[in-house]
Amino acid sequence: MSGYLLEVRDLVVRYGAATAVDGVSFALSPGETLALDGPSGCGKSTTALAVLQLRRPDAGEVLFEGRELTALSERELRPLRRRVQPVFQDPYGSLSPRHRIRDTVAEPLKVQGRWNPDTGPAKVTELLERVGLDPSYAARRPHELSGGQCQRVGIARALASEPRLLVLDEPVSALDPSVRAGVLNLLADLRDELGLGYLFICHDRAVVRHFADRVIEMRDGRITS
Ligand SMILES: Nc1ncnc2c1ncn2[C@@H]1O[C@H](COP(=O)(O)OP(=O)(O)OP(=O)(O)O)[C@@H](O)[C@H]1O
Repeated sequence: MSGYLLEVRDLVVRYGAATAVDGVSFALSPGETLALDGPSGCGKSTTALAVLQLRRPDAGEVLFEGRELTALSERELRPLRRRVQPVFQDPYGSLSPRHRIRDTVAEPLKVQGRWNPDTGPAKVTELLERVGLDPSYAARRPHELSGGQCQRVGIARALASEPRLLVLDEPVSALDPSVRAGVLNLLADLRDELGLGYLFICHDRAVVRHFADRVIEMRDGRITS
């Protein structure tokens, strides 16, 4: 065992004839934040989708805790998907507008067969508190929350799956600058408390420098440094 949480080896992802990711390799340890930086269209989000196995790569390997994911069937992937959770850019768009916050946070527990009617509500309360939200928010719907609060709900939902790795694709880019620092501090605290690994996509150099342990620069689907 290498001890890496995530290893990506010679990853290639194509959209038709266009190669979006062209031989990308990197590794990430537990508790580490690795940033992917580079101009728009260089392949950052596609790399993230391939790590999440939401886009199956055309070539290369994605190893999570030493297990190669690309060869696994959907059925074999299911228990591992839980451990690799995404947080996307659009805080409102990633929450179902009709669902109350409690249902959104409880959803992973229910889908994964881990919902216990006796202890579930307290678990939801604990998750909301963990991301800095008052438990009374459980009864609200997304339109009653600010962008920063919605992003905290998205993080609580990710934590409900007890992940080891978060794939954070521009998690604060859509937020008001005044609330970005709060969400980044929350993410840093969670990483340090839970020993999570972060694959962090962000085009804000100041944020990347402050938040990431290491930065990989991409251009035209390749790593440049
Ligand atoms: N679903 C898709 N179908 C076809 N081409 C795509 C698709 N998604 C992305 N691409 C192309 O793949 C390349 C890499 O895109 P990707 O979104 O991964 O880059 P990015 O670095 O994340 O960009 P951004 O910072 O703008 O999100 C681009 O040329 C893009 O146009």
